[in-house]
Amino acid sequence: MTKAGADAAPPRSTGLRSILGGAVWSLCEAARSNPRWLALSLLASLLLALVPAGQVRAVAWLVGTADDGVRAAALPLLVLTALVGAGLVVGSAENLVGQRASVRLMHGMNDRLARTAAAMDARQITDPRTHALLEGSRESTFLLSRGPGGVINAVCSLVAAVALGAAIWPFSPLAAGLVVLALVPNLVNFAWAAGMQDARFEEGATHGARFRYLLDQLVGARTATELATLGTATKVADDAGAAHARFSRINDQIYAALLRGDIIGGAVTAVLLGGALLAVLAEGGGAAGLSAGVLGVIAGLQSTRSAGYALGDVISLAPRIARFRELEEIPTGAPQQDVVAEVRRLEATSLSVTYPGQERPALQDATLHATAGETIALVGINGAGKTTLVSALLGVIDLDHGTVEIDGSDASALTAAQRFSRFSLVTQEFGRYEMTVRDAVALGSTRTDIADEEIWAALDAARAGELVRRLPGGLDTMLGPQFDGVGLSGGQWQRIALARIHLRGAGIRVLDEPTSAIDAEAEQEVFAQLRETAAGHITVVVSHRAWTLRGMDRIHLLDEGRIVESGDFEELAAPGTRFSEIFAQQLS
Ligand SMILES: Nc1ncnc2c1ncn2[C@@H]1O[C@H](COP(=O)(O)OP(=O)(O)OP(=O)(O)O)[C@@H](O)[C@H]1O
Repeated sequence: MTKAGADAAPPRSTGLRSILGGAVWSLCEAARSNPRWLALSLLASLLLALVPAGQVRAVAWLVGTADDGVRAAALPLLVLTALVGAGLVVGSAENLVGQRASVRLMHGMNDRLARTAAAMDARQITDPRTHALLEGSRESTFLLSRGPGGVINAVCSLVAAVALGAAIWPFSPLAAGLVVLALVPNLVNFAWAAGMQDARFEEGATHGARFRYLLDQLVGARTATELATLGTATKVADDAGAAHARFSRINDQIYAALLRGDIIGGAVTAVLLGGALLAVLAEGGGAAGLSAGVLGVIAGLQSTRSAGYALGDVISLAPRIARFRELEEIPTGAPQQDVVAEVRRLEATSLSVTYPGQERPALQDATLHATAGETIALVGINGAGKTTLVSALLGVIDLDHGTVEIDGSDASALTAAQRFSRFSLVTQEFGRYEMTVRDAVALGSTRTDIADEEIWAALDAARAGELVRRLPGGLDTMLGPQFDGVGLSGGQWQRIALARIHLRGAGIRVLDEPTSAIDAEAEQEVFAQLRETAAGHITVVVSHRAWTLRGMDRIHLLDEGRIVESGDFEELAAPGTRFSEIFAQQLS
């Protein structure tokens, strides 16, 4: 049975239909992934399920022949030995087949998960609900891959219990009935346990996730170094300890409840099986009936417990299966379009955005325009609304009202892929892809036939060419520490990200703080290069540095979500403007 709070994300209890639906889905997935192994596993499990009943019959046969000498006992002895041996061999084979099938199924599910995520557009992937589904499914594939095994176990344990009942029936119909009846407390107990764990899961998972997050901060290279320098890592360790204590407390409560359930279920089962033993004694019909009956009742105990466990597994998997299926059913956007290199005009009119749960809009009536060859800047203090305006231009957040037009057409009429194909974007949280330099830069373009010359040109444009030429493997050099690659500074990573947008070459370039980690000299070079290549593009830059704004065609100053001043650098830097007030230090 799934351990309480052992993985993240909140599955919820579901009805019988969803449990049966989940079980059928599991089997269909296994059949799709590897039909031969599923058939083998099913066959082996069914054989195993029939072995205890066979043993009961063989024991009765053996004991029945005991008075007739060794010769008469030879055949039943042989059959019994064969059954025990077959049980061991088939049991071990079934285990291996099951494990192999489950690894393969997990691989298939992980692959589908990766492809589902890859097929989503930026708007879908930033949706919190979709994101939670992706995270939860990523953590569930291991458990989901064990689903078919759980369903087969549940069915075969039921078969084993019923077969045992049938094997005992000739000696004692009452004992047979009681063995089958013993399924009831076990099934009820484990079904209840699965539901109870489900109900408490969310609470426990939240504390577990908090613990893992804090632990990540303590061991992750960047945060661990910062905390060690600050000497405050123990504060985070204390918080992690407290989160884990809360997680453990909930787990303790769950286990205490499970124990109570097990004791009650076990006691009822013991009474029923005790009754079955008595019935065997009373109705058993001689030594053969007695020994076979006793063996059958004891084996029945094992089978009814296994059936309960396996059913609990099937029940607790149902919500995770539902979540995985929900994710796969989300319609993904049209395939990625080829990048559109020519955009003549971008026009935003009266854009307003209010984030969910907020009363004040983060952006109010923002209007701007730019034509090909122009570079415009968005500036303002932290939280002024610059990134929100960028997101509104890209179409990744909902607008309260307003329109974005690209080349005179309403951008909201484009599919997400069509819209993104007109943009190159470097965000504040650009990716540090631990790949070869070639692959990390090539991510900028959807094309697959990118020549090395194009990669070098992009690297040179981002002022990263020299850096890469000095690396031992050139474009083949692995980046980042995780896979024995070279370590890069923050600014060097940022230049690789800039190389991606140079390679992409889309009509509208959006750079949100593109040089925040780059030194002043290199920053001048990066901006010089942006100006050199500005002719064919519309460039929108978010910046905090006054002097980078000098060459801009227009600067829009945002304050509390509104564009409060617009103009070129000289106009805005004139005394008395809000711009000169904000940038007073940098302008002096
Ligand atoms: N996802 C979000 N949910 C709710 N509020 C948000 C969200 N993102 C931003 N905000 C709020 O919207 C406002 C504008 O944020 P935005 O990120 O656009 O500012 P910014 O000018 O880009 O700031 P910075 O210079 O710090 O990057 C802020 O008050 C911020 O708290």
